[in-house]
Amino acid sequence: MSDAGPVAKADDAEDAYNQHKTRLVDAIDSTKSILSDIRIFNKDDWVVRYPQLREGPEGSLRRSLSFADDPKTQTPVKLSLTRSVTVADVTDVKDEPTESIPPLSSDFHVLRLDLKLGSTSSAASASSLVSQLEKSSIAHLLDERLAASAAHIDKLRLRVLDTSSKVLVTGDLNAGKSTLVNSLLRRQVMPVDQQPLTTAFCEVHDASENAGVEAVHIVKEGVAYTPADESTYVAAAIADLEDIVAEYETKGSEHLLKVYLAGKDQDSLLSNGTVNISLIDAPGLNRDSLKTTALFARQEEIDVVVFVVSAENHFTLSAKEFLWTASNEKAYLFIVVNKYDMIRNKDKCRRVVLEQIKGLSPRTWEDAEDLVHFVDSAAAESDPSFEEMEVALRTFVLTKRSKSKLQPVETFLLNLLSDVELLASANKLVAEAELAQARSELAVAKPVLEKMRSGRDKLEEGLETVEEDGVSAASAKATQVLVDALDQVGSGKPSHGLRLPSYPGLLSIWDYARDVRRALLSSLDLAVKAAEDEARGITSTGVKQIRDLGEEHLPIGVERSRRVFMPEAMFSVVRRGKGADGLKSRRNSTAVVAGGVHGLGIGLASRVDMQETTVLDLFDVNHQFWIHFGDHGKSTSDSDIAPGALSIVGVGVGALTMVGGQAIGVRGVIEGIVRLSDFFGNETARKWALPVVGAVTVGAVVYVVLELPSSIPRTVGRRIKASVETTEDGEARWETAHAQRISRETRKVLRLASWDLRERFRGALEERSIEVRNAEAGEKRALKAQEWFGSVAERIDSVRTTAHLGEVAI
Ligand SMILES: Nc1nc2c(ncn2[C@@H]2O[C@H](COP(=O)(O)OP(=O)(O)OP(=O)(O)O)[C@@H](O)[C@H]2O)c(=O)[nH]1
Repeated sequence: MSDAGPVAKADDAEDAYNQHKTRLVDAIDSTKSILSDIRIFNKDDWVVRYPQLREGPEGSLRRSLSFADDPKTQTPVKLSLTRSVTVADVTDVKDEPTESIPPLSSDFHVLRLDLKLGSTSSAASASSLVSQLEKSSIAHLLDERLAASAAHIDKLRLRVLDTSSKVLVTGDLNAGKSTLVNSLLRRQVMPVDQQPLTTAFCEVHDASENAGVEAVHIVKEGVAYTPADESTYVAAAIADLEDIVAEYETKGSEHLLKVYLAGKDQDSLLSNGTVNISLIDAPGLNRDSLKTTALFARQEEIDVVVFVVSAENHFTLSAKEFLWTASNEKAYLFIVVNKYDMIRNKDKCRRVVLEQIKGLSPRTWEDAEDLVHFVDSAAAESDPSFEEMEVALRTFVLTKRSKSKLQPVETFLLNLLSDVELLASANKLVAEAELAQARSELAVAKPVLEKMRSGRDKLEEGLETVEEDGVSAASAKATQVLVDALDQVGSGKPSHGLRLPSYPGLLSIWDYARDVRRALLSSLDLAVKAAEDEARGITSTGVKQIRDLGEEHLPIGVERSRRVFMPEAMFSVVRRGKGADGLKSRRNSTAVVAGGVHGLGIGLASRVDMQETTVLDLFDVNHQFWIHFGDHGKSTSDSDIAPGALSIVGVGVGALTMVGGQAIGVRGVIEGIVRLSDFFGNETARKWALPVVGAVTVGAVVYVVLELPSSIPRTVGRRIKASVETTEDGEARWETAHAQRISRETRKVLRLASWDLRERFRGALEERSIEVRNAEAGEKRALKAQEWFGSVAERIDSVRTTAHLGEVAI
């Protein structure tokens, strides 16, 4: 083996170690940032679900995926080797080699949640408890686990960056351990040539760990040692080390001495920044020290045990026992066969020693070239084997550290990353499902909402039209019906199928006039009823039109109005009953009275003021008066009567005509009177005319009396018409007032129906808007989560590739 060989090997090992370390630190940092991002995402954007995997068909990577908060819903998934899950395709069956299937029991390594809360007497009760956990509480547990993992990662980072390494040097009594340590340190520190009873462990550190001060600290028993705390040790000078060690030789009990040396790393391969090796010079092995040293060697922080054996003595019984135990526990033995210079038959010695090692520690023997060295520690500077040994020791320490320190970190990271990948890919599946759900909801809800929005104005317009049309139709119809009826009554004929009473003769003329009045008034009341009925019909049509508008504009699934329009309830006076159920009693106590609202619930026929029969009902003085001084333009028929039609005899005819209510021209009457006065002004005429006038008067009276049965209805009718047309207190005309009332009532009903529809429409619109808004928010959230978890998978992948995790084995 050449000089350059082991040195180059050590350099390679150091490079590899450093690279491995750097990659791990980078991977640790990236992993930590992924963890902290997941925690933030879990808190702010998405309740991270905790997946659980169950076995799929045998020999397949297929698994069934469920979530801790919903264990019943199972989705078949495919598990990749890095344990990311994807939805399983029905077609891919048994597509993977069986041996590459990740162990199912470890669906999570690091992030596994102990969800068996409460009483866990049986597996069934435990799983039922799990299913009761809320999504958010599981997410909370997961967050705690992520936080714990992040904290653990911090510790690992420190461990990876930690350069300090401990090498325990032990061996037989007087084998030259102290000489070896001194040679490695390039300084005579450890006392050599002591009585072979040294019982102190001397741990050599760099003075920088003791604020740059060279010193010996005698660590007090049973206390946790810290160089900064003087109460945990007794300090002494390096020069006194020999005396101190000698003192413990006599006392015969084990002690730990910390030795701080300045400039330790200047020339030494042992301390160069990558690893700073602290050598521990242990007491020589004998029956007493064997146990203590074996115990010491087992400590976690001991990276390598260097076993020193004297070439002259080979292995003692204690040495064999130690080596046997140590090699069974950890394969980290480095054997230095010392005092090789004293041996004459070197080959034989080498053969014998190696043979012994083979029996004691086969693994060390297999790697003997690197792990077993024959040296002369007393003349280290001139012995090339010593340098080789030194380099080999350093390489071994690095390899050991890589295995003992870096590899576990790498394994942890790999496990953690695969856990996170499982978590991310499962949550991505959830996000995809939610996205699809939100989109299918939107596909239904959005068009409905848009249709409602665009139809809103049309609906409004439709409702207004129905209301206005209905009201004006009702008003026009009412006016028409009432005016017709009034005209008929005005001409003395009752309308709406009513008949005049039969004439009882002159003696009961008064009663006759009263009955006629009643009949005519009642017929007007019936006309009002008829107008109301017309309005009911018109309103019913309007209500139906509104319902049709509702059918057209309200989306499916929205409850239609449950109001039932009762036409008979229109124009009714509402009196509240006494019952507790207001609605019911109201309906029961509704009384329908024609013209109710207008006449305080009393029709014309029942109004006392209207019923009064006066002498004027018999002889219509008012009417005559009205004829003379009334509205000249009132009747177009006035002018139709030619004055010529009234002859001389027309005097009486004129009077009769007045009573008879036939169309009489105003001019004709005036002309008749003028002629009559002319006539009486003539002397000759006066002589013969008076008897004639007397006869005519008698005739006229007889005529009037005979005409009474037909003239009374006309008179009464005219009077009624006149009285309802003009009212004393300046109220609106009868037919106008009724038409107004009827249209008001129509409007009330139609308005209520449209209000109801509008409210329903508004409510439905709002509901759909919220639905769409929620679905859109869900879509956005799911889309973000889907992308985000996808990016996590990419990040994990890049951490793995960049750090060559799982690929490098030193
Ligand atoms: N010739 C020769 N002598 C050595 C060698 N190594 C050590 N010695 C001598 O062996 C004697 C014992 O050396 P130490 O270093 O004290 O041995 P030790 O193992 O520390 O002794 P204990 O701690 O008391 O068990 C000393 O006189 C050394 O000079 C070597 O490689 N060659």
